[in-house]
Amino acid sequence: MTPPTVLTIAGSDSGGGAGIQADLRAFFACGVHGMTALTAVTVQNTIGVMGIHEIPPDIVAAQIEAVAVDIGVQAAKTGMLANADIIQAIAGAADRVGIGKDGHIPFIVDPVSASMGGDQLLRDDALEALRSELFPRATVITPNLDEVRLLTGLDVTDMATQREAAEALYAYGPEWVLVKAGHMRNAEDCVDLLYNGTDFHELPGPRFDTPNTHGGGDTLASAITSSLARGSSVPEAVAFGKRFIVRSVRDAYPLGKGHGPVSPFWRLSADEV
Ligand SMILES: Nc1ncnc2c1ncn2[C@@H]1O[C@H](COP(=O)(O)OP(=O)(O)O)[C@@H](O)[C@H]1O
Ligand SMILES: Cc1ncc(COP(=O)(O)OP(=O)(O)O)c(N)n1
Repeated sequence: MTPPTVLTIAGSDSGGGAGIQADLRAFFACGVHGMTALTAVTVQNTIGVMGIHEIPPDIVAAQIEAVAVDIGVQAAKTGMLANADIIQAIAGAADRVGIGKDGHIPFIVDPVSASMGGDQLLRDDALEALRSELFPRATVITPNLDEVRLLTGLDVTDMATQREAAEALYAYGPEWVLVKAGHMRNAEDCVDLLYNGTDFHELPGPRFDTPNTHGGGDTLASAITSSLARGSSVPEAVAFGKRFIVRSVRDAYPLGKGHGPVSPFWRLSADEV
């Protein structure tokens, strides 16, 4: 039987830990068929990002439309988007094929801005394009705390400021906001926060003491996307994504001389997908 079909619009990580490589790995582990619209090729390993080649915006849009018209997309996500022109092209293509909260296809926007080592993956002028072009189209946005600071100027240090950040980001128009807590390094646990303008859902999880969390945000967003493609509600899909990432961080492995990747290769039982 044909599995659900999902699309990632993201960059390539030559080290295989994050980006499109992490997305495809998570999609496979979640039992869905993964498709890709490549936005950038990064020269990257576990230590850092040494170069970026940005894909022409019309080619990014054409990849999205090519798979949508032939194969069909049941949910889509974004990762590294590189620049404002690419974001503009994605917004246009999304509208043409029905991706986004006003179309029929769930759309997860992960506002990736930098690698773990702090290398920039999004040009400064693209932040405004993210806020104005993609957030209003998003079913869920999934910022980490550095991205929250860049997008809102807010410093999240506890649950009260995490709630404040969720409210500030909700004002940009997504249906749901998931504020991830991985970067709250002094906190004992990793409690992510989901918000839809009325209800706050706390998603508690353990904090593992490991440097190997490369690709964690990509893997979480991909698991959420996979679950939405199966028809789950957003709270159900995010709860699934949280269970998925906890086990993937638990099983993360060392690689190279820097940060190793999270590993989604533990076995899902049939009632977990
Ligand atoms: N050390 C850790 N132990 C357990 N879960 C973690 C850890 N670090 C991050 N996570 C979880 O991984 C997901 C990605 O988190 P985060 O690091 O905040 O985002 P990003 O990978 O985009 O920088 C979140 O669900 C977060 O709670
Ligand atoms: C090409 C590319 N895309 C995304 C990232 C960052 O991914 P993320 O999952 O947010 O991972 P970490 O911040 O945990 O590395 C990347 N490095 N490269």
